[in-house]
Amino acid sequence: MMKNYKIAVLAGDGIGPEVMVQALKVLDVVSAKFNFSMQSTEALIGGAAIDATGVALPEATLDLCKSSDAILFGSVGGPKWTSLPPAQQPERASLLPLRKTFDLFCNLRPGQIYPAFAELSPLHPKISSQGMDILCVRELTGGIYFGEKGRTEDAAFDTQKYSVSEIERISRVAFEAATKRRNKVTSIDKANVLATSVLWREVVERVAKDYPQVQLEHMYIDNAAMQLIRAPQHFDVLLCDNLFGDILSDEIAAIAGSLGLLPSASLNGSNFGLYEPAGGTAPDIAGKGIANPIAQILSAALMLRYSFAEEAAARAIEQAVASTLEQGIVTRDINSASNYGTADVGAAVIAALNAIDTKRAS
Ligand SMILES: NC(=O)C1=CN([C@@H]2O[C@H](COP(=O)(O)OP(=O)(O)OC[C@H]3O[C@@H](n4cnc5c(N)ncnc54)[C@H](O)[C@@H]3O)[C@@H](O)[C@H]2O)C=CC1
Ligand SMILES: CC(C)CC(=O)C(=O)O
Ligand SMILES: [Mg+2]
Repeated sequence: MMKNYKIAVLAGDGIGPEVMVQALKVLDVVSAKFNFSMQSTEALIGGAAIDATGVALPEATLDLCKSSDAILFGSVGGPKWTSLPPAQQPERASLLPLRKTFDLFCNLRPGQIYPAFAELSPLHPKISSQGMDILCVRELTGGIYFGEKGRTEDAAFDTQKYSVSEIERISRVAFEAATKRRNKVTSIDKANVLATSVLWREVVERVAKDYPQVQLEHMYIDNAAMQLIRAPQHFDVLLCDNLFGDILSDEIAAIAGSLGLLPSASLNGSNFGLYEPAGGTAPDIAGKGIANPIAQILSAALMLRYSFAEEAAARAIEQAVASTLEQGIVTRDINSASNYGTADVGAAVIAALNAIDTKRAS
């Protein structure tokens, strides 16, 4: 019997709906090609949900997510909602609760330099010879984003707290991933000043003992931000807390060429997951039809890989994306002289997908 996967589609705000359209078209094509079906249901989230219902994460949306096999997420937030009280703003009131509700503690952000356009990396020509292939493993449900916050008239605070079990489980993901890659983990912290980082280091060291084949190094966040630009090829798996992973993953995306290229998978150890571009709603380009849909399309590929074990279909999408980039069909974030828009890139990915020989791809 043909497999059928139920996905909750939460496009959100800004460029979210624009890039989501392209990802859904790609999923349509790939599912027909690889003989599975997708039942995708759209629901309101973020600012769009606030406008329509008054809340950023309506019950109906949460119910849909709970009855789905995976969530394909766009992005949320934007200038229209920044005057709301902070706790009601789209990012804090929809995305963070979703991550917490489903215990999506593990965020994977794979950053690669596509050989065909290494010259578009700001690090070219150095990067073209050395390349970059980094898996950022970011803790996603703890740390300063979820700690107690407070505000008085003339002061404010956020707290960062990490438990041993929170650090341990994300560390295991990083070490396991390293064993399937180049056997190296760089753990990012600020253990010279932060108590949480001291604990982070201790726990990571302990977990490392179970993976003797993996080389572990610790690096302070400030140095890591610098080393990433200086020598991205130095890194294999980057193990980060929530805040540091958020920051460094944007940097990895920029080194690869654009934030519009970087997908992510948010996982909880089961087959369920939430898949979203690493970037946000890009209000500066929203509504213009020029957003890069690749991060959303590659997030859909990660969904096929991690939630549905449709590895051949995931790889076919990745191959189609690489071929599109090789043909120079890119949006303006990658090549400022480009006349290609969101829909052109989506169509090129689909054309490349259609050209793939399914028998050889699977
Ligand atoms: N997961 C989510 O829903 C996220 C939401 N946000 C929200 O998005 C809004 C804007 O935040 P910013 O700090 O401006 O970050 P952003 O990631 O939306 O944009 C940063 C820069 O990258 C560019 N960019 C991002 N994605 C792109 C794409 N697919 N194609 C072409 N260019 C792209 C933008 O045009 C902008 O110049 C805020 O409300 C923020 O809170 C930010 C990050 C993640
Ligand atoms: C709401 C933010 C934490 C989203 C973000 O910037 C991210 O996950 O990269
Ligand atoms: Mg971010």
